[in-house]
Amino acid sequence: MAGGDEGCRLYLITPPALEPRAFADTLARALDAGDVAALQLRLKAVEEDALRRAIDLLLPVAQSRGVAFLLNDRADLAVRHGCDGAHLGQEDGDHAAARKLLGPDRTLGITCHGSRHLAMEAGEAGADYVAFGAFFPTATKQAEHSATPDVLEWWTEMFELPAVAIGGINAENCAPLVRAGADFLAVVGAVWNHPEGPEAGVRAMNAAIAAA
Ligand SMILES: Cc1ncc(COP(=O)(O)OP(=O)(O)O)c(N)n1
Ligand SMILES: Cc1ncsc1CCOP(=O)(O)O
Ligand SMILES: [Mg+2]
Repeated sequence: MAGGDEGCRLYLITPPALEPRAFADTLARALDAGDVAALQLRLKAVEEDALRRAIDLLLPVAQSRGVAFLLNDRADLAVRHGCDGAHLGQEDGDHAAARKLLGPDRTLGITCHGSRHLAMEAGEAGADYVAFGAFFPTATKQAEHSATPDVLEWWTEMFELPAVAIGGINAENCAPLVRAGADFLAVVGAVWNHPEGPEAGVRAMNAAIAAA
């Protein structure tokens, strides 16, 4: 997941609940609708067996399309199942240990809320990107932390490491985040809950990023 020169790109996160076999087709159509840099599998409410089944069914859908497949919360399973990386929050274990486990070729993303300090720590722990948010109210997660575009401006002026923006982002509100330097916009609802369907959601996000 290189950032910077390529301009801002879409980072799609799965819906919070899904039936993997049925969802595989929906996902394929969404990924075929436009430019998606990465997909994060984020299933917080399933047992490990179900999570592993979901990885095995959905990873090929993303990887066969050149979309990086990242796993939320679990660097260990990311390695075991051949994912392209893992996204870890501040409560998801030791980031430096996860870096070691993932090795040099897999992506490690770390949640930094709105904090410059956490972002610098994430960089020191070996993150490949830092994620700031929530920028807007979100129905997907009880977000206890928020961020404002100035942290993106500051980060991208100071550091090369890509910055992800997350939280309530949609085609109507994303322009200030793109202009502030976000390398990726991570979204759930803007795509999966788009009134005209996920494909329209991907197209709307792509168009809004290009127009920002
Ligand atoms: C790209 C991206 N950014 C932030 C998060 C949030 O991670 P975390 O704080 O660990 O919260 P959960 O997603 O685990 O509920 C994310 N998943 N992805
Ligand atoms: C996982 C996560 N972390 C901070 S906000 C959020 C939810 C993002 O979902 P949406 O794009 O629907 O607001
Ligand atoms: Mg987490």
